[in-house]
Amino acid sequence: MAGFRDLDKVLFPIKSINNVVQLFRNQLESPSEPDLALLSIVAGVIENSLTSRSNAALQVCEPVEQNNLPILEIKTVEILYDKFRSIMLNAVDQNKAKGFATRDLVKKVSDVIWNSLTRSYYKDRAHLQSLYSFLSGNKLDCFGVAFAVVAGCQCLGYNDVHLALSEDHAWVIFGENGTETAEVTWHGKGNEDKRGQEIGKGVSARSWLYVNNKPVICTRHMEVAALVSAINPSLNSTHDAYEVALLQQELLWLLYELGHLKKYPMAIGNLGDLEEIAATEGKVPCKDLFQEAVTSARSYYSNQHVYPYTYQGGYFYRNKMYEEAFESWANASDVIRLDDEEIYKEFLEIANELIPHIMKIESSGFSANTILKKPKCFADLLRFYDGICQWEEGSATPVLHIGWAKPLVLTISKFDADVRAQVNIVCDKSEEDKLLKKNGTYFNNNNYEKENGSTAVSDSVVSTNVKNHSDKDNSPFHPSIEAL
Ligand SMILES: CC1(C)CN=C(N2CCN(c3ncnc4sc(CCF)cc34)CC2)S1
Repeated sequence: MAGFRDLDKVLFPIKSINNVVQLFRNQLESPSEPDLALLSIVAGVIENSLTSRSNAALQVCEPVEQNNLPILEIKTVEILYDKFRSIMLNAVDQNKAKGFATRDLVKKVSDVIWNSLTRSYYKDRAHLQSLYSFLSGNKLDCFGVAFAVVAGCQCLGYNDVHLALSEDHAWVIFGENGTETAEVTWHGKGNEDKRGQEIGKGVSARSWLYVNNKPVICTRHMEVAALVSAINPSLNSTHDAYEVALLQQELLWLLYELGHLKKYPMAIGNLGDLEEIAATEGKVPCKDLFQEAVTSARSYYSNQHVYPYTYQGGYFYRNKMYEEAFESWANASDVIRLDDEEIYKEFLEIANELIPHIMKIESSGFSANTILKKPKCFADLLRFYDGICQWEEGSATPVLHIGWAKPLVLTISKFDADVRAQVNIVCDKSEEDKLLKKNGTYFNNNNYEKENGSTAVSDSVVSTNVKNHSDKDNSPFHPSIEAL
C-alpha cells in the first residue's frame, strides 16, 4: 500500500484544488497501490468543510476565488488516518500469516465498521460516504460501509479484497482468484442485511440490483474512482459548493486520462454531468462522455446496465433533443430485468413525467421539425413501453397501473395515423430475416450494427427490437418494430 509517504506530506498544508489533484496523482502513479483510507479522509475533510451548515451561507453568497480551499493541515489528516488504522489493527488480530482474505476476516472487518456506527441516523443523508464521516461522526451510507470495509482490508494488508458495484448496491470480492463474494452492507429500507453471505447465484443475482451478474469489479485505482464519484458537492437541495464540484471534476479527469474510468460507466456519466454544467476547455465534450459510458457498458457488462442510458437520455432531454432522448430511454428499457424499487422510480419519472412533458411541448404546434411526424420516434416509444410491459410480465409484483396507462395512451395518440402506419410490427423471424438481409442490418439484443460493425441505421429503414413477450429463449432475434 502506498501509505502516507513523504512525497505526499510535502504537499501539506493543502490550500488549493491543484494540491489535492497532485496528492491523488502521486498516489495513483505510485509503484505500490493508492491508499484508500488516506484519499477518502482528504476528500471527506474538504467536502465537509465546504458543505457543512456552518459555512453554507458563506459559500452561497461569496464564492471564494477559484482554486482556493480552506487550509488542510497535515495534523488533521494524520490524526484521522492513525485513528482508522488503530481501529482496524486492534480489532483484527495480526498474528495470522498474511495471504488471501477469508470470509471470516471480511465479515470481521464489516462487523468492526458496522458496530462503530451510530445506532440510528438518516441513512440517505448527503456526505455520509467517506472515512471522514465514519471517523468523525460514526455515520456511513450503504456505499460508505462497503468502501470502508475495502479500505480496512487494505490497511490490514489484504490486497485481494475489492469493491464490487452494481447501479444500486455494493459488496466485495476476495480470495485467490477473486471469485469469492460477500455482502458487507445493507441495501434499501427495511431489508434485513445479508452481511457475510455470498451473492446468491439464483434469481436475485440476475435482477437489476446485481445487474444480472455483470457488476463493476474494481481495481484499487477504480476504488479511488468510486470514492471520487461519491464526492457530493451538495450544499442544500438547490446549490452545490463550487469548489467541491470543481475538485470532483478535476479528479475525475485525472482518473479518466489515466484510463481508470474505462470500465466504470457511472463514473464517466458523473463526469459528463459535471462537464454539461461547466465544460472544461479542450476536453472530450459531455455528449461524447455519455456515449462512452454507453459503449463501456455494452463492451464490458453485456449491456446490462441502465444508468448509462438514463444519463444520456437526461442530457438529450435537458437539451431538447427529444428524438435522441426517446432512443436512449428505449435502449434503457431494453436492458431492465426483474422489478426493483430504485430503477422503477427512474422509469416511472421517464414514462409519466419526462415523456408527457415532451409530448405537451411537441403538440403545442410550435416545433417545426416535430417528432410527432417521425416514425422512428414512434418506434422507439413503443420499444420503451414494450420493455416496461415485459418487465411487468417477468416480475413477481405488478408494475403497471392506470397511472402508467393514461400517459401511455395520451402519448401514443399524439402520433397521427399516417405516421403510426409507417411503423410495421414484424412478428416472425422469417419476415425479419428477409428485412434484415435486404437492409444489411442485423440485431443483437439491444443495439444494431451494420455487418461492417459500425453502429448505424440505414436511412430508409429504422429497425428496433421489441422483445417477444412469449419467447423466453435467448435468441438474439426478436419480432421487431419497423418504421419504413
Ligand atoms: C442517470 C442518473 C439518474 C444520474 N445519476 C446517477 N447516479 C449517480 C452516481 N451513482 C454512482 N456513481 C458511481 N458509482 C456508483 S456505485 C453505486 C451503487 C451504490 F454503491 C452508485 C454509483 C449512482 C447513479 S444515475
